[in-house]
Amino acid sequence: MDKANVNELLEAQAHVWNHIFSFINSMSLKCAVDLGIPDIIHNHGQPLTLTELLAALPTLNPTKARNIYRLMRILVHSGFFAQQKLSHGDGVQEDGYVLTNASRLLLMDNPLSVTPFLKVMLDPILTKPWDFLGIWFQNNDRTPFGTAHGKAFWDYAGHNPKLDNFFNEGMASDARLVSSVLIDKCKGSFEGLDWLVDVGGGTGTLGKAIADAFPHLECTVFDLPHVVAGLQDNGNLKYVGGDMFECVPVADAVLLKTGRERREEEWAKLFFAAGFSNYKITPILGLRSLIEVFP
Ligand SMILES: C[S@@+](CC[C@H](N)C(=O)[O-])C[C@H]1O[C@@H](n2cnc3c(N)ncnc32)[C@H](O)[C@@H]1O
Repeated sequence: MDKANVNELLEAQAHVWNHIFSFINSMSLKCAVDLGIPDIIHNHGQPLTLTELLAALPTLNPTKARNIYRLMRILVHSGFFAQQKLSHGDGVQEDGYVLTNASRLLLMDNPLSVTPFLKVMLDPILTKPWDFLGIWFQNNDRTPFGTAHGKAFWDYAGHNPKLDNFFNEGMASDARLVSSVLIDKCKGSFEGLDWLVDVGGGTGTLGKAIADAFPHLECTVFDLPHVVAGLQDNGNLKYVGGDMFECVPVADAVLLKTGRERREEEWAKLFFAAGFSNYKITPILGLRSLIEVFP
């Protein structure tokens, strides 16, 4: 084999290996969150050396201590931590870990923390279906989740209050971050509307933020009955329970946060069933859409 071919072969092998082991990135991140490392670095207030980090992990088995260095090396490489030189009085310099913008989003007391979202998305209940993807492509199940767990996710969550709360809190943490940007950057999209329904709006984090920011707007949060059970209407914010595949409440516009993965024909069917004959989809902020519906 000539030199060029050898290089190509090794590059191809490295590419395959990067993909085989890419789960290490997400699992290392989950591990750092489980061990509370972002908060430990934050609370230290200055670059934290490896020795200080080990001392701040009281439940760490001492025989595993040197693996913390390896964990941190992965997370520095993937941009969750950085290293800064720390000068001691005697002129000796040492490396210390500091947070990056990404790991600041994982802090417990950050109001925009994405940690609840990370924890639910990387929970084995939600990662197991990926193991079944190949089987799912060959069977009649609607989702890989159904193949892995024997029932649809919403059914599973509806019978498992712990998972339900865990999931709703994960989505709410994402909604807190999104609403902080949405209200500011997409004001124009809500002007001229009198009635908005957030379909699959969860426990109403985004709906409440919109209702507060636009007091003239009637905002309905529509979700499965067990999700909205016990949530109190307040002023221009109202909760309605139901199945969106049967009917959605009438409004001027439908907000879909995290709903654009559904095919447009499916939404059309849904809206026609609810009595609307036309609609216009406006993508807002990445995955999110505002759908104006017309009678
Ligand atoms: C991915 S979560 C999105 C939650 C929220 N919109 C957000 O993005 O933060 C999907 C939501 O749809 C709701 N949902 C699922 N099936 C539904 C159905 N048939 N009718 C109404 N809501 C449903 C779930 O309970 C869940 O709250």
